[in-house]
Amino acid sequence: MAHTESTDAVVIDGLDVRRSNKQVLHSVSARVGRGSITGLLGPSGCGKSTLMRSIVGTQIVQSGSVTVLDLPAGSAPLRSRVGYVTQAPSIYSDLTVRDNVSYFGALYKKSKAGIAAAIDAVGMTDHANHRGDALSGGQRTRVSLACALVAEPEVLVLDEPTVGLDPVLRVDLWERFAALAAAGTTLIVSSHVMDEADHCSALLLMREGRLLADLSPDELRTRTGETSLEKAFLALIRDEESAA
Ligand SMILES: Nc1ncnc2c1ncn2[C@@H]1O[C@H](COP(=O)(O)OP(=O)(O)OP(=O)(O)O)[C@@H](O)[C@H]1O
Repeated sequence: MAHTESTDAVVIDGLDVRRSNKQVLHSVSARVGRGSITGLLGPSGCGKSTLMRSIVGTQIVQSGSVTVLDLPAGSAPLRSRVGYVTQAPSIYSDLTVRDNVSYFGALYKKSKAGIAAAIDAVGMTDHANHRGDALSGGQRTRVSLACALVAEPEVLVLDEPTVGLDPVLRVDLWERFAALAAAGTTLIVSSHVMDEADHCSALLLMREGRLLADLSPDELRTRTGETSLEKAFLALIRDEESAA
């Protein structure tokens, strides 16, 4: 029988996670479509990073399953196919932008052109010869992203990539995410700022370790009758509380 790829890049089924004896994720189930930009949204501490860690395979899970590109999350063949950028930009301060990206490019046998393309994709070509310690916080974030992009991952998991960026840079980064998705990359992007939700084709809304809803921004507006996504999210929480 011919093997057919599923249309979902990520399938999460009944995921329970405990951290230091605290139940952090409660039976989370969700699907992320290939080539989508899925926003993982919810208040600070609701479990977004823990869910992302479960998707990239760095989180010990208590029960349930996470499948990425039809393989168990964290399995060896996924290493070059899944990129992960954590909240804290992790680049070498004593290396230039180009050397930082080249270091990761070498792991995946990427050419000079591939390295230049990753630097260009985050708008850092003019700074390619600058050392890490001469960059602003936002620039370091973008170089971290270039280090993940250089592997040309099929799934890119980004933990609050726009935190601390000015509005112009935020818009610029979202445009770059849209271009990546248009080229077929699946992006999972966390944020606790609801006004970023409109850049996403799908939303996973979380609260206190539970998935409240899995819908598009327009579906969220229709379901709650609110035009502002911030208000819509609050209305959803109120509905949940009154139903409980
Ligand atoms: N290393 C850890 N040990 C124990 N508990 C942790 C650890 N890291 C996080 N937690 C707890 O797990 C819960 C979820 O944290 P997580 O970092 O996943 O949330 P988040 O939604 O990503 O938050 P933020 O938006 O602030 O980054 C929180 O209650 C937090 O206190």
